[in-house]
Amino acid sequence: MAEQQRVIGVMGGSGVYEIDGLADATWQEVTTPWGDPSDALLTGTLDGVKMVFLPRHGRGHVQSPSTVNYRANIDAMKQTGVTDLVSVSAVGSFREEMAPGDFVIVDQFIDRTFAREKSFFGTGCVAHVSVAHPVCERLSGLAYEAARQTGVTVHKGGTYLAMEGPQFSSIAESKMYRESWGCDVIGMTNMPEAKLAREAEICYASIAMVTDYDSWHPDHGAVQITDIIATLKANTAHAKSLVAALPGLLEAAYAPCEHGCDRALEYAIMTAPDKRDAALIEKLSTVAGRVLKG
Ligand SMILES: CSC[C@H]1O[C@H](OP(=O)(O)O)[C@H](O)[C@@H]1O
Ligand SMILES: Nc1ncnc2[nH]cnc12
Repeated sequence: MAEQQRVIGVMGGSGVYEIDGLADATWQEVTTPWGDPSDALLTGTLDGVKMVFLPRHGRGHVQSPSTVNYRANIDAMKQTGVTDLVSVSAVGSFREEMAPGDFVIVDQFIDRTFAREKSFFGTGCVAHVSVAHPVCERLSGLAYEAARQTGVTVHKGGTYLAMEGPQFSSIAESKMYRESWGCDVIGMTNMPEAKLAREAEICYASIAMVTDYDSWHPDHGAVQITDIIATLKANTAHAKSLVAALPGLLEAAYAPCEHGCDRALEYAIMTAPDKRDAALIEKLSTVAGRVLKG
């Protein structure tokens, strides 16, 4: 039997609509039972490792944080064989020391989103996975190393507040997230993406690129989209070289995740086999086929 290979997925956020240097790069349309992904997926190889890139908002930034089809995006990544998914996202910062231009390797989330599909499972096939540790520690460590190699200032660990948007926070919200809730950064997309990656048994890491101080900072005024875009433009080269460093840090041959991300569904499904809904089981064939088959 052919040895399973590692496939690195990259979910490009605001300002990251392509990656460079892929050999045999091809934009590939992928269909899913959950609807259309945000765009075609760019597949190719880098340093002998298969890479799959998807711009989260689509090329030209078509999808808002609330209309991104997170389930289709993760299913499409899984279909193309992605084992390790790295998200690159723009965020506001709640910490003086996490300054615009810095990168943060996120390790916790508070999910305040409410207008999105958050699970592949539901009536007819109920499952409960753990997201106590919502990112893969191993992949996050490699993402940290890749960021360090680019020379950017990078912070290891941080709590990401996922808000619905699309409007930015009020000053009162911004202060509450920072002072009472202990959050470090804020964005609109990493949830439910990280939860769905866990359900799909894909290792997930989040690289947050700080673009602003949200609205709390007395010396910086309220966040403006023009400032965000300017910081993103200045950061795109760092983001791209970070992505390019990943294949050199990951072993090409697949090994089971030491934190169990790739076995998250092992005991998660509650619905008795004879009570399962056939249509839902069919939809789940890509993300949960490993545990539903046989
Ligand atoms: C462009 S500012 C707000 C926008 O940027 C972030 O997107 P992403 O996480 O995909 O980089 C943020 O979550 C908002 O969607
Ligand atoms: N301040 C902010 N709030 C939410 N999402 C963001 N993305 C970049 N900056 C942000």
